[in-house]
Amino acid sequence: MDVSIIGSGYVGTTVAACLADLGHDVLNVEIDEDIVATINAGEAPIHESGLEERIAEHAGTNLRATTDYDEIRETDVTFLCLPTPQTDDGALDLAPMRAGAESLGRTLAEKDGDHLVVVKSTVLPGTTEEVVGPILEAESGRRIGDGLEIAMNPEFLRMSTAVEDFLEPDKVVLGASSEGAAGTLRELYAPILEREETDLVETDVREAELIKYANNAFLASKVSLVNELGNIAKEYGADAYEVLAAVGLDDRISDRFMRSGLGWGGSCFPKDVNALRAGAREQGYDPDLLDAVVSVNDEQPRRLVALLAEHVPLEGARVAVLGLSFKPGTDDVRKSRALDVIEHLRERGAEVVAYDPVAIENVRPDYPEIEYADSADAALEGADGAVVATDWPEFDDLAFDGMANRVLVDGRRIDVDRDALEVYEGLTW
Ligand SMILES: NC(=O)c1ccc[n+]([C@@H]2O[C@H](COP(=O)([O-])OP(=O)(O)OC[C@H]3O[C@@H](n4cnc5c(N)ncnc54)[C@H](O)[C@@H]3O)[C@@H](O)[C@H]2O)c1
Ligand SMILES: O=c1ccn([C@@H]2O[C@H](COP(=O)(O)OP(=O)(O)O[C@H]3O[C@H](CO)[C@@H](O)[C@H](O)[C@H]3O)[C@@H](O)[C@H]2O)c(=O)[nH]1
Repeated sequence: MDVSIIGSGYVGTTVAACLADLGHDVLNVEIDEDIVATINAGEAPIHESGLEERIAEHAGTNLRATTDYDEIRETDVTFLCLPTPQTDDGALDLAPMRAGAESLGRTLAEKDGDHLVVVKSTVLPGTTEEVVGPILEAESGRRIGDGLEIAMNPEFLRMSTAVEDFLEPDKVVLGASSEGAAGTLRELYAPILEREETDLVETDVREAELIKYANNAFLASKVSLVNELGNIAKEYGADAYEVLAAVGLDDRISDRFMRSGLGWGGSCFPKDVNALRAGAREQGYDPDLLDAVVSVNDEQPRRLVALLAEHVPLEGARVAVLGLSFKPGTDDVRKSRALDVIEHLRERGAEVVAYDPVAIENVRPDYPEIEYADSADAALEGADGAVVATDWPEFDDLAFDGMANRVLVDGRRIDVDRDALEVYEGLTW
């Protein structure tokens, strides 16, 4: 099938490379010329395991990038993989989606054949049919249902395992406006749907939109719940990891997303939970539970710093922050809990020396005044205390000999040699 993909960030690039791998002819349409040049040179614009080799294999044959929307007319299906950021007050910002839909609509005005437009971005219920659809109709002069079809197909990939998640998903959710649109998507995804492990969910468009938010809200809530239980466990002097490991044996609960500690960050959970809260309020419903999910998450970095302060007077202290990315395996620092830890440490007068194996350059521009070390050992050298903010595997081998005080507060339950420390405190154990 001839497929075009608008937006070539984490999702658009991964989807493009994977669809090319499934044998489709794929065109990436992207406004950033550097990204276009990178893909056409056979390289990956983002770091994801398995992506570089797929782009290298398909670029120049069945994968190509362009800044020119007109080339979309040569394709049958277009995926919108545009950003859906949050506004300053946490609501969903649809400006990039509107702009992309307008450009696409103008392009489709000059296409005669059938075309299917698929929203893959995370959008609130109603956006596909009440915002994107009308823009497409207005700009193209065409009618949905008359050769122009629209569908919503949310994406569940995680950063750092994006390729594997796309090609081997638990589920594919298709919300289509017509049986024809659903059929085209089933055909496009055929090799993935043939896997026994992939469940196919076919729904109306607004259910598909909400499934994505419900999925992320559920996972974020699960982590906040394990964090609250962990905080309670700590008060009782109990080990939350032992407790939650036992709880996770109940298959109604499952043992996944049970790691308590510093909380959730990243480019998705914070903005999606906030968009759902803002959307719910707009609909007249107060999402009290989701409000609490966010406030538990906001408190964890403060709790970590308070715990350190019980052992190290923070005013003027040199504190090593180990890990900056929002989770291991990525250099993404968007809404990373590590940044909140840095803020709280600095508010309390500490001098921060930070280390991360890959994410330092993404933090430095916003935090030019803190010190950066080029290894964990260097960060710990002379430190009065240290905190673990990201569970990078290399931190399991930390050595503490160089520290002025061997005090470590661990926000992620890494596997360190606790006997080598004077003080080891876990955030929830
Ligand atoms: N990152 C994830 O792990 C993930 C997973 C699932 C779903 N999502 C959702 O997918 C969507 C895209 O997320 P992302 O992380 O890929 O975003 P991103 O910011 O990494 O990429 C978006 C890309 O779109 C390009 N772009 C912006 N306006 C454009 C336009 N008018 N025409 C062409 N290109 C344009 C940008 O230059 C950028 O490269 C969001 O709704 C997000 O919530 C993200
Ligand atoms: O037991 C756990 C599991 C996760 N986290 C934290 O939760 C955050 C999110 O982790 P993860 O879900 O692995 O990262 P993302 O790449 O942001 O993926 C989420 O967000 C994507 C964008 O919407 C979705 O597609 C994915 O399904 C969804 O898992 C990170 O800060 C983790 O440190 C914990 O604290 N404890």
